[in-house]
Amino acid sequence: MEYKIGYLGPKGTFTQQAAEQLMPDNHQMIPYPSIADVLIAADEGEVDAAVVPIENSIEGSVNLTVDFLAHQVELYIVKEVVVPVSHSLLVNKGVALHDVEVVASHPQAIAQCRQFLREFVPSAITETVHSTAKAAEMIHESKSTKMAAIGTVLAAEIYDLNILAANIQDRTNNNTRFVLVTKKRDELVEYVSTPHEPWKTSILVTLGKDYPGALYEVLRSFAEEEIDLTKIESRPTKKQLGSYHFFIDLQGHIDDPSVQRALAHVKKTGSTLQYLGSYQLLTFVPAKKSS
Ligand SMILES: O=C(O)C(=O)C[C@]1(C(=O)O)C=C[C@@H](O)C=C1
Repeated sequence: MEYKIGYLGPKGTFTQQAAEQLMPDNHQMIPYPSIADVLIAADEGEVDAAVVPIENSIEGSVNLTVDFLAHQVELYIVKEVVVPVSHSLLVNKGVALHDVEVVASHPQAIAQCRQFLREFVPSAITETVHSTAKAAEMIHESKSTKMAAIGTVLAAEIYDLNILAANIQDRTNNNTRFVLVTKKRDELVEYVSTPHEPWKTSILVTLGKDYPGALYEVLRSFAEEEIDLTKIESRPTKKQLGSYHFFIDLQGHIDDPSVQRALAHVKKTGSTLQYLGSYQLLTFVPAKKSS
């Protein structure tokens, strides 16, 4: 089967690397200019599935992705991969560090390199664009001698840029989680899942009404079934100030009896549930260095 897979492009993003590992066979890989565009394309059936970043170890959730999954689209996570993210400072040939007046990149990438920027290009201003590779492409096309991009080594090759500094993120151990999301949940889960890997489930819980211990009651539902939560995060419902939903990742599959019992208990507390998918983690294999 050949699927159409959308990803946050252009060519040379970390998302492209994630997409190639999540869907390794000969699928049609289609770059989209922004996270919103690729998620809408998957929601409207223009592509079979989309690959987007969802969480970073330095900067936390990619809010745009999380909020889109909650409010804007009806898509399910069917697989995840954690990609080690190493950023480089990219410039056109002949440009030196002291020439750099503007540093462009994805906001998450800029945020992951704050210390480097403060130390080495303190007077440069930052410009945010939709992806790291977009910044690289922009610098290449403008032939700018004053701009640098934060991006991948792959983008340096694609857009013919020099690497002024490598590994510039604030922590060496920098990882981003990417997810494969689709409307064709059952078909794609079957396509990407493997027999013995453990499952995770993502849900969105909205408390029925606010009372002392409301969240505690929800959490107790999982504790009593001995279900391990791997993430819990609150995001505004966007309806009014002080109103939140909780994004919960838990270990187990939605069909596991203990998960079913816990979710039934959550509903009894008056909370509403939105199912975001049960999926497995794909182990990322770093690319071999080309000689
Ligand atoms: O711009 C890219 O290369 C992306 O894939 C996006 C993205 C992100 O949104 O987090 C991915 C990994 C890094 O954390 C920085 C940027």
